Amino acid sequence: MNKIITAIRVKNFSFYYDNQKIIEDVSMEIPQNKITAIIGPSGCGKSTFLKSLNRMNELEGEVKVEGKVEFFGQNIYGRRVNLNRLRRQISTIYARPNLFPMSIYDNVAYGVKLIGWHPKVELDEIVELALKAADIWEEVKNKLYKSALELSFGQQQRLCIARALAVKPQVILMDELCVGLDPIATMKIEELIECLRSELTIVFVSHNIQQVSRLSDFTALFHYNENRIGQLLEFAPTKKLVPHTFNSRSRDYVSGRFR
Ligand SMILES: Nc1ncnc2c1ncn2[C@@H]1O[C@H](COP(=O)(O)OP(=O)(O)OP(=O)(O)O)[C@@H](O)[C@H]1O
Repeated sequence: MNKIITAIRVKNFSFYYDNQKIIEDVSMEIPQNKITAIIGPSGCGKSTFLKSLNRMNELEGEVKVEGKVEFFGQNIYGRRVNLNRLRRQISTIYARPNLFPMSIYDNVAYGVKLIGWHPKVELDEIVELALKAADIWEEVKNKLYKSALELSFGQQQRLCIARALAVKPQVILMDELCVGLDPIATMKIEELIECLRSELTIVFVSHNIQQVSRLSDFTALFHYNENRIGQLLEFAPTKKLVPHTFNSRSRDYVSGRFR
């Protein structure tokens, strides 16, 4: 069996928005090149936790943290951290596609151009490889210079994945990826995640326990306490995510919500 390497180590991590504690004392080790799901009831801090893994929530207001989040040993909340670099290494894909109002090609090339200049032929190759990796090349190869906003919702979501892949992240964070997608578009995204699993560390938030069972290797179950502060209840291999292996609070959540 391959040795499991920790990509992100979270140690006694608490998170505050405007001095209000949202998440308390979370510790977990997110394994490299595995898929980790984050589940839990609405409002328990899943999205906040996900965003704190690449400091995206600092774009949303005054934040404070306690404890540590280490990415391959480096504290991402350290003073010297280059945020642009961090967010390239740990990239976010949101529930709703957030493409730029520009062509399909330019959307994928955008982040690559920010890193540095590439000859056109090299850029073309990077864009093509990213679109192929995101399994959307065949659908868009003849309209690369058309607006990305003309694509279907599911195609836009795969284009967002291509845009993220183009800058070669090590980790992809996904927040409720398949919300609003029909079953076929959902299946395509899930197949895509399956294909990416050997090369990338993926962390995703989901309310869909079947999807979590199908896709993830590990599951982090959050809940909120009586003060409505989010806490980690369990972190376990997903195959243990059946009601009888959870403690009673997890069991209530899993069976009550999803049966
Ligand atoms: N930018 C923000 N500023 C202040 N409070 C916020 C902000 N974003 C989220 N919160 C609060 O943090 C708490 C957790 O929200 P979060 O969105 O992380 O929960 P969640 O578990 O992802 O919920 P859901 O499953 O409904 O998406 C909520 O009480 C929410 O109001």
